[in-house]
Amino acid sequence: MATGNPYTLKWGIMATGGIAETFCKDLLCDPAVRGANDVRHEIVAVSSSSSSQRAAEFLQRIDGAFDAKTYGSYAELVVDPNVDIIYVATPHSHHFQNTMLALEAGKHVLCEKAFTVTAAQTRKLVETAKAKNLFLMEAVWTRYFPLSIKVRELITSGEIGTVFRTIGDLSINLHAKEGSGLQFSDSHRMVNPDLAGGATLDLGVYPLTWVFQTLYHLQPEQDKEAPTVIASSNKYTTGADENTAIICSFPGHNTIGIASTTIRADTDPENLIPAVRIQGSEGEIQVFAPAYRPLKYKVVKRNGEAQTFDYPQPADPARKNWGHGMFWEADECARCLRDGKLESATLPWKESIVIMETMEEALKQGGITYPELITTDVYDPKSPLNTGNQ
Ligand SMILES: NC(=O)C1=CN([C@@H]2O[C@H](COP(=O)(O)OP(=O)(O)OC[C@H]3O[C@@H](n4cnc5c(N)ncnc54)[C@H](OP(=O)(O)O)[C@@H]3O)[C@@H](O)[C@H]2O)C=CC1
Ligand SMILES: O=C1OC[C@@H](O)[C@H](O)[C@H]1O
Repeated sequence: MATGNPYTLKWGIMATGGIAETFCKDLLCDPAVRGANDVRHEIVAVSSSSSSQRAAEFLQRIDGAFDAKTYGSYAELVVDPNVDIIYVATPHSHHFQNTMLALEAGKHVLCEKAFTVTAAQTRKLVETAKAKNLFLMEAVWTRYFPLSIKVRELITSGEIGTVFRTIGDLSINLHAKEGSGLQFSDSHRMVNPDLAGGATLDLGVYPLTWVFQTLYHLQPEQDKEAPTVIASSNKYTTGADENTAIICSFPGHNTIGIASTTIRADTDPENLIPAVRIQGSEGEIQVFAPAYRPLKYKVVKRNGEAQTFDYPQPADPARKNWGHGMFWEADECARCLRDGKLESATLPWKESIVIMETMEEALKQGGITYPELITTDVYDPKSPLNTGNQ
């Protein structure tokens, strides 16, 4: 435990949608409730691409500080001198241009998943952060859960012997109550190609996170091996993928990862089936749904002995018992910045690039394409994705 004053990270929030609200409520929880005494967070500014009024309403909704700034454009947010780090919470389509906007203004960035639409875009973000000496992290919050950390430790310590395979699924039944469609309109970010919608970029990144954090992340640095990828998708009427399966093979390590996702059925309708299975010569670790917010795992040994472990979500009584689990990734950002690190060792830039390459390859094999405006890796501060016109 650290002594002295906690390091304070001052956040600027870009976009006022669903996940921005969840993340900000987590930022405002007392870190001591989750046992973090070395870092703390302040939300000093919020921006909406539509209006400053929307940003002000958001600030009220999250019960944020009355003196936080509210802006009606992303461009104003990124030049606020009081902001240390920008949280980018726009749709996938916007991540590249919005993150570049922030980096070019000299701000550190935590950007929501999926990091970008193409691997070239991720590479460009990383090059820019490196050149400008700025911190950059993809907001794959799952990796920072105590349960994820524990599972990685169990694998490393040989709890289930030699690991050969990881199978992960994140599927949510969004099938319409009537008809053959889905529960939302074609313009919704989940299925709208203009917003880089689709199961892979929205949900598939989580089973892939389990494949990567168990089969790739733990590979020794000198033997790091990107996977070969075989994938298949079914398309929704909009052209976005609704059902995708990805096989990642690491031949040099004799392991295979299988990641699947669909928005037509649930991973676990009965709350019985593990969402993730990490399988080794001496047993397996089962992680229960949802794959993005892991709170329970089971170790099943080869001889059939089994033990379940619960990791209940810390909740802050002073904030209406709020606690979602996104604060752990925020704490990681604070610690990296405090310690002068530009990237997180738990999700290094190189790994984000390989994951994006994997998703890009899967989408290619599935025949999924996205428009030029959102796939270009040429930064344009005046892109409609930065000005709120798209
Ligand atoms: N980590 C997690 O658990 C989750 C992560 N996500 C990720 O967060 C991101 C945002 O998702 P979510 O919050 O659910 O999405 P929402 O649609 O709820 O919010 C997106 C926000 O982005 C801004 N925006 C800017 N341009 C557009 C546009 N053309 N269309 C729609 N919104 C636009 C808007 O804010 P404004 O008007 O203020 O500019 C909008 O409110 C995605 O990358 C998603 O994958 C989503 C859910 C869970
Ligand atoms: O990141 C996410 O996790 C939860 C899902 O419901 C959501 O669609 C997705 O964006």
